[in-house]
Amino acid sequence: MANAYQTLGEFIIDNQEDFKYSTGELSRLLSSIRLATKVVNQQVNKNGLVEDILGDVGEDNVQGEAQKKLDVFANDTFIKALTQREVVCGIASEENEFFIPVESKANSHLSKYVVLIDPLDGSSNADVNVTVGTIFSIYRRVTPDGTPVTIEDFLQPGNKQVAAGYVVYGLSTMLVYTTGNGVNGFTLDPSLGIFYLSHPNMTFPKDGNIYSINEGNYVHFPQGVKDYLKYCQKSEGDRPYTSRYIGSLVSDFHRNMLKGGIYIYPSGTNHKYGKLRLLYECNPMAYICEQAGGKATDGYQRIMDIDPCELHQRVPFFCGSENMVNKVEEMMAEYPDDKIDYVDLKEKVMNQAK
Ligand SMILES: O=P(O)(O)OC[C@H]1O[C@](O)(COP(=O)(O)O)[C@@H](O)[C@@H]1O
Ligand SMILES: [Mg+2]
Ligand SMILES: [Mg+2]
Repeated sequence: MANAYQTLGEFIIDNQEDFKYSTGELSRLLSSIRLATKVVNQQVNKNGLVEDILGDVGEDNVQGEAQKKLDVFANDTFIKALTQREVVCGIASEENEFFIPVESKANSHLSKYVVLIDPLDGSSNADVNVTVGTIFSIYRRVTPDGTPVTIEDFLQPGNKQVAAGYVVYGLSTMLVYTTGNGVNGFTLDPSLGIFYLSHPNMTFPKDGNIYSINEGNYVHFPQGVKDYLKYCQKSEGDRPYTSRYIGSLVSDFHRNMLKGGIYIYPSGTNHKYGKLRLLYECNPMAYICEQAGGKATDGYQRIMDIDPCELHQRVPFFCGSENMVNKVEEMMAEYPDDKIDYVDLKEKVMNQAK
């Protein structure tokens, strides 16, 4: 049930029954994410004014990427909000090499959920006042309740997610999420610090005329993607399409969901498996995309059916308006050798771990 000007807090409570495991734990978890989002939003908005929040930390994260001070701030803020409230039994983050088990201080009943998070998405835009975001994915643990979490609780396929969402810190700050009953968007009223339902039942147009890809990597792209770009740029029918690329997955995705479009970060000679991370970027965005009537694949198969084998695993990402994703898949199918064999990859990873 959605009505305008409903607050996010009210919406979470009013829709708790939609969720078959509803004991209030997921609601408390979503409320903790809401709180952390407001803290990060306040910092992002003061970017440039606040001492010591711009620039690099001077270290690389586990991805080998320069860590931004805002990456660290956002990471600490979400981890603190989630662990202090004991609303999760474990957290995995882009900024942490290993998952973080959460112990219950009061030996009280610990939550049955784990969260995987990209605390600041679009970090390369953090210092230049361009929209950045946060992405989160929530699973019910698979190991017995009350026992310490293990890697198995995190390495679950996307089709097992119980909820997923993202935040865009842009002209306005929005939180968009799903629990498997459609997608709803909430806009923050900064004067009151309250999120209001501004975009009920968001849907992806079946078609669009926007493509989002870093064409600077063209030489590295698989042939199927090169063919698709030629198709997009050809003057025929409703083409050429328009190229739009902000460099923050959340904002390119958000625009494409509102207007119709496709986002592509393919594999390539520079990124063997693509750049984006399966567990805390592609799976949550794929869940939202599908819940809004769009499609998300690796160019060949459904993202949410991929069996993960590593916490920071990367996959090629094709996501957006269904007919546009079908079109590029048609072209990728001409080059079956570019398809990634995840079973083989998992075996390789398992053997290396031995
Ligand atoms: O600069 P590139 O190679 O085009 O990559 C941009 C992509 O990488 C990302 O910044 C990766 O996310 P992080 O900033 O969280 O590492 C995406 O948001 C974005 O779409
Ligand atoms: Mg990211
Ligand atoms: Mg990030």
